[in-house]
Amino acid sequence: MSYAVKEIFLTLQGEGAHAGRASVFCRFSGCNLWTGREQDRAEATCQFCDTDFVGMDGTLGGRYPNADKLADTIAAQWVGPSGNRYVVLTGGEPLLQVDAELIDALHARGFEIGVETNGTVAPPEGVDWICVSPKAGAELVVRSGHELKLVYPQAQAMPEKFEGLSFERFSLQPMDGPDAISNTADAVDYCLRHPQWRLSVQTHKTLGIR
Ligand SMILES: C[S@@+](CC[C@H](N)C(=O)[O-])C[C@H]1O[C@@H](n2cnc3c(N)ncnc32)[C@H](O)[C@@H]1O
Ligand SMILES: Nc1nc2[nH]cc(C(=O)O)c2c(=O)[nH]1
Ligand code: SF4
Ligand SMILES: [Mg+2]
Repeated sequence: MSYAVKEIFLTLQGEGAHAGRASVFCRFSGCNLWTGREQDRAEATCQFCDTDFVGMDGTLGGRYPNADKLADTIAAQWVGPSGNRYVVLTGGEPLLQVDAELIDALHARGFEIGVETNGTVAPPEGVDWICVSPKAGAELVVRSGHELKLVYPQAQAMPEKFEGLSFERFSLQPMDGPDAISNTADAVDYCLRHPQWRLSVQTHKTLGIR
């Protein structure tokens, strides 16, 4: 199958349990919870998205005809020694496109694979770190995994709803936007009172990296 990719770049994972880790990001085009067009945001299931995932016009964006071509381009971004290679598949919603062929092609090139997903689509087998970020108003299909990273606050998706699910790590990420400062203070307070949850700061935004 072919893959519609918005952009591919090397950076540090900014968020969640792997924050600080050198990672190749592959951002897939398109999402099932928002068109990505500003005029549709108010009507979308997911209204707070901070990402441009429309089209294929970013760095190394384009339509990749098969898994080997995409995995070769991802591997070519890695600049360190060949150990500890890590790729983050994100979007948009990556699980609309990620399949077993791509997982195998990335593993064959020595990558550990992380996925950032809204949890509405079942992942293929073999993903090494599944980070599920539930969205209020969207059915949560992926109810177990490695990390549950909840954007906070969401009126119909508060942490209590997810604390019993089977994840190794529970991360609470303040919602960026006009209320980012108060959302951060509220998330800190929540983590102090509910130590199952760890604060996830979007470090790449303060560092000024991608
Ligand atoms: C852009 S999404 C792409 C992956 C997938 N569609 C998802 O929602 O998990 C990557 C991460 O950014 C988070 N995110 C998006 N908008 C955000 C915002 N305004 N503030 C904080 N986190 C945000 C998402 O919840 C998700 O964890
Ligand atoms: N540095 C960096 N870390 C990230 N972690 C998750 C991201 C995403 O947009 O999925 C992201 C991103 O866009 N940049
Ligand atoms: S589900 Fe993820 S990519 Fe889609 S609109 Fe929401 S945050 Fe953005
Ligand atoms: Mg991002």
